[in-house]
Amino acid sequence: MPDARRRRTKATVKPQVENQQENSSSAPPASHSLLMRYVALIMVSMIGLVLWLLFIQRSGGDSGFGSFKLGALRGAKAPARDDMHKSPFFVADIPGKGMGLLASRKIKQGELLVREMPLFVVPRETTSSPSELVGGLVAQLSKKEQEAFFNLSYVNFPNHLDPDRDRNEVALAIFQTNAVGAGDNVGIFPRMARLNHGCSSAFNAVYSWREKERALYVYALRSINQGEELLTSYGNARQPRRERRARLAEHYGFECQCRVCSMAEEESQASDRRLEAINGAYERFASWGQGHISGTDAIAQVRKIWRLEDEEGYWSERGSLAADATLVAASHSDVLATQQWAELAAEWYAYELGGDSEQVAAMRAVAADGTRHARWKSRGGLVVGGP
Ligand SMILES: C[S@@+](CC[C@H](N)C(=O)[O-])C[C@H]1O[C@@H](n2cnc3c(N)ncnc32)[C@H](O)[C@@H]1O
Repeated sequence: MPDARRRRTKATVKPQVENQQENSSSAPPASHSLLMRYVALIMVSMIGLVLWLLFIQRSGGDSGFGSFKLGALRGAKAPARDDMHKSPFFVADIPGKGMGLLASRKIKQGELLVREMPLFVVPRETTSSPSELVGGLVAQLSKKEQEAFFNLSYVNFPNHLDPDRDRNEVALAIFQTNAVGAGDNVGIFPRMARLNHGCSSAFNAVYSWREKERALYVYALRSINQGEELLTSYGNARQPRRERRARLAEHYGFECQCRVCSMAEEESQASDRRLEAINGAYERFASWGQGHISGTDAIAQVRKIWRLEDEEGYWSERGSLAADATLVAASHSDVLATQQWAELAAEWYAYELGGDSEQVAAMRAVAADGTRHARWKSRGGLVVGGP
């Protein structure tokens, strides 16, 4: 069986500290001249400084280790100092989850975390044998790419098969555990595939596919502290606890213990009630499309969703929610509301999809001139109200 969850070497600073003590104890004898003592003192200070810099480098630039979660650091390879400026995260062994990504420094809300091309993509629906299809595509990859692919974790491998012999089945299991949507296809992105899952308010990173670039982007949905794990959502993050846990266990083979799933019963029930109320408000909002509710009621639903999400700490999909409110306001030719909702949509799209995304550009154009919305005046005039 291949080592799907390759362990990293342990990062330890102990030998550095011991060396430092050894060196600092080699003081010059008292009989030396003042000049010799002075020179020796400078040398000892320099050695101490070099050792201290090495210590800082090993500890990921944080001389105190204070802001790293020690549990998460166990077995993790902290990044070299220069990497801190390049990558906002590093791969680490996360107890109970296999590998995962930890923030190597403070990350700002809306910061780009990953831009990645797929190793390969597969159509969402296919008539050929899935294992042969995936196995065939993997066989076309370079050696290095195959190594990256077979290094990914997998679950739900059929017991009666032998992973050393049934390589196509291993490839399929890896694919099913790690693939994400890429437009009309589903693709493998080995870097983002290390993102573990968090529910509702627990996830802090979102991914999106840009068809024109054929690339996947991952952005920080909220600010993330150094040492915190980067988490994304696998599927519908607004399901109540019991349902989402059952889905995650079945498809991804783990019992979710994220911050939201680990809440005490009472707190968890309050979260479930909020999530159900959010889903209910979304449903009612959508019924505006069939003319079942008025524009003002539709906007009231958006405000309700926003407030409940604030209470829940759930911030995802706010760009598209505000964009939908923009559409309602524009349809009823409420120009002020159209522009205000469009501004809000641009702000939240920028966090989730990037400031240079098509969605942000479209919303900025509407924020500048509400009458440019494609649905302008498509329904009766009405003051629906802004955010
Ligand atoms: C896409 S992979 C994520 C990276 C994976 N941890 C690794 O080692 O490469 C999905 C798998 O990660 C693990 N995983 C993801 N989120 C988890 C969580 N919240 N708790 C426990 N395991 C989790 C599960 O084994 C799941 O099948």
